This record gives sequence, structure tokens and C-alpha cells, in this order.
Amino acid sequence: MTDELRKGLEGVLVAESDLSEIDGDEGRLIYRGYAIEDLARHASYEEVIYLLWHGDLPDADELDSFTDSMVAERAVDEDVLDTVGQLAAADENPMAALRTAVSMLSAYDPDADAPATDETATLRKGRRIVAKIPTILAAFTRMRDGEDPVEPREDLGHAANFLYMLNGEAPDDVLAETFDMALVLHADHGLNASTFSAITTASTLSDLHSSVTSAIGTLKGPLHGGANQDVMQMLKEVDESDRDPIGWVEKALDEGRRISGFGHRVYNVKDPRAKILGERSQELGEAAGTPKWYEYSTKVEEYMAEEKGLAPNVDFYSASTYYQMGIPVDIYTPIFAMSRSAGWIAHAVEYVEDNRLIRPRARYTGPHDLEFVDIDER
Ligand SMILES: CC(=O)SCCNC(=O)CCNC(=O)[C@H](O)C(C)(C)COP(=O)(O)OP(=O)(O)OC[C@H]1O[C@@H](n2cnc3c(N)ncnc32)[C@H](O)[C@@H]1OP(=O)(O)O
Ligand SMILES: O=C([O-])CC(=O)C(=O)O
Repeated sequence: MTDELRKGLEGVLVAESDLSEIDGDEGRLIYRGYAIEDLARHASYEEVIYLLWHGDLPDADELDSFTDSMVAERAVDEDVLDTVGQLAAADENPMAALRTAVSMLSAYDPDADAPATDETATLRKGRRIVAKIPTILAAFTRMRDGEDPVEPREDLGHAANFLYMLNGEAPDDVLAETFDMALVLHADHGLNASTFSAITTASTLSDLHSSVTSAIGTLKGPLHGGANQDVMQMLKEVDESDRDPIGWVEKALDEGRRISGFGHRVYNVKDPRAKILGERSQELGEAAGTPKWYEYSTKVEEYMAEEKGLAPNVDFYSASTYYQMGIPVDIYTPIFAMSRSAGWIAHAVEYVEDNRLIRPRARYTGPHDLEFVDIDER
């Protein structure tokens, strides 16, 4: 037992994992040995889920049967859709709505009562959760706009089908491929806060829906996944006011605020995912004749590097990428959850294979030996 206090658990090793490795000094990320750049360029999100859950990239037959099994799980029970509709009518925060809906899915999961140690059943639950999140999120987004949900299409991949269910029309190849790549980039990232939350829940031998629900709640915060929405808010404020990104950032820093999309607990250099998304944001802007979002972003990036020595994280360029794809700003973080659910599930399963209850300590700094005072005398 050590009494050294490591606030925020910085640098503390709590588990071993075969899933992903981050080199924070070199700006490298791998999933099970494969460079993120290669996976982003060549692999579909479905292949990456398979890689994370089963240890290897699938061959063509394995991918077909895995994809079919995911497609078969896309539909969501009517009761869950009704609840999603009520949350949309109440104008619930989209991450909170997703958290509630994913929790509710367990009531309709045929493996709900399987023990946490039954890995096959847990992965079946995982497949259902990952397959259904896009259906839930697209339905929520449409219903709050007074539109009917669009049923999933079996002939579209995970990414394209989500955009289809969101917009009511199939995306073109560029949009489908960009979204698929974004899902690949967000699928896993070591023991980030939400994944730690997922394994903490799993370590009590609770169920997978509880792990994913815990993780969604953790991802929601602005220091983690919630930052992507705040980045777009900043870029929009810049655009709607003086179009001076540096002035905006200077003022925010003077007020003691943090600039969303910058800084990272593990990376000391630019996040490799931000590099890939930055290129995509630039391409989308040039193709649409609206390079301003990328231009504002690069100005902020240069200023933050010079003034604060801070580099962009994944949330910085995902914001302008999604914006230029026409995706509503307040579902950027649920989209992150849509992708990261694969990583949460992989880590929960892996952790339980060699389980030990996660239970750190806090140093007590309160008083001792107080005399109890009766309520009438306080
Ligand atoms: C998917 C993801 O979760 S990626 C991260 C998404 N979150 C964000 O983008 C929010 C903005 N970033 C931050 O708040 C932080 O960089 C975090 C939370 C990501 C990492 O935090 P930590 O590892 O705890 O770093 P810490 O908070 O100790 O910051 C170190 C120093 O850099 C400064 N700093 C870090 N990030 C920022 C930022 N975005 N803007 C301004 N200053 C910053 C801090 O003020 C601190 O300075 P100080 O030592 O003078 O007080
Ligand atoms: O690793 C982290 O702390 C945050 C992050 O970039 C992610 O979860 O993708």
C-alpha cells in the first residue's frame, strides 16, 4: 500500500490490455498492433469492431457473417422507441437520452440474465447495443424535430445506415466514407475516463448495459467527449461575431477558460486522429467552397501551439468535419459514444477475463473524534 497521492490517477497502471496503445510523445495510436492511419484508410468500422472483440481482422467470410449479425440487431423495440420519443418531446440532452435508452435496452435483451463471466453472451449483448445505438440516436434526432423515425436499411453499412436513418436519404460515398472513418478513429483509446468507468462497473461483475450506461455518462462531460460540441460552438461564435479566432481564444484564456479540443492527459504532441480529421475537414471545406471552418481551426491551432504549447486532440477537428457533413452539433458527443461503445465493450470483456474489483482509496482529510450532538442541540 502506498500513500502517494496521484490526483486524477495520472500515470497509474491499473490493468493490462491487448486492445490499444498510445505513444503520447510520438503521437501514435494502434489498435491491436495496427496503426490508426492504416485502419482509418483501409478498414471499415465493422472490421474494427471485429478486430477489437475477436483479436484479429476478419477474413471476407467472417466479416460477412459478423456484418449480417449486426444488421439483424438494428431494429429497436417499440417501447424503447416510445421512450426515446418522450425524451425528444421533453427536449432531453441527447447524451442523457442515449444513456437512458441504452439502459432500457437491457429489459428487451434475451441475454439480460446471463452472468458477467459468460463472455459469449456478453458479446451478443454488445453486438445488440452497438447495432441499436445508431437507430436510437437517429430516431431521437428526428423525433425532436417532429419527424418520424426512419427504419434501418439492411443493404447499408453501419456508418451509411446511420446517416440514412438520420436524414431519410442515403449518403453519397464521400459522406459515408468520412463518417465510417470517424467511427474507426473514435473506436478505442486505452483507459480514457469513459472506458475506465466501463471497466470499473464491469469489475463488480455487473452487466454490460450497466457498463455502457456508466461510460456514456462519463463521456458526456466537456473535459472528455463533450468537448467536440464545445469546439463547434466556439467556431460558430467566431463566425457570427468578428471572425477573429485569435481574439476569441485570447479573451477566453484571459477569463481563465479552457479551449475545448486542446490538451490531453497522454499526448504531448498532436493527436494522430486530429491530423486525419483535420485533413478531412479541409477536403470537405474545399469541396463545398466553405474553407472558413478549417481556416478558423488552423488559426486557433497555431495560436495554442505558440502561446500555450498545447496541440489539438481528437475532438478539435471532428467538430468541423461533422458540421460540414450537416450533422446537428448537439449529437456530436452521442456519435462519439456510438463509435466508442465498441471499445467500452471490448475492455469490459477483457477486464472480466482476469477480473479484480476496482477499488482505489482516498486520503481522508476530514476531522476525527467529534462528539455526537443531539439534533435538538445542533
Ligand atoms: C476525447 C477526449 O476526451 S480528448 C480531451 C477533450 N477535452 C478537451 O478538449 C477539454 C480541454 N482540455 C482540457 O481540459 C485538458 O487538456 C484535459 C482535461 C483534456 C487534460 O487535462 P489534464 O491532463 O488534467 O491536464 P491539466 O488540467 O493538468 O492541464 C495542464 C496545464 O495545461 C493547461 N491546459 C490544459 N488544457 C488546456 C486547454 N484546453 N486550454 C487551456 N489550458 C489548458 C491547464 O490549465 C494547466 O495549466 P497550469 O498547469 O498552468 O494550471
Ligand atoms: O484518452 C483520453 O483520455 C481521451 C481520448 O482522447 C479518447 O477517449 O479518445
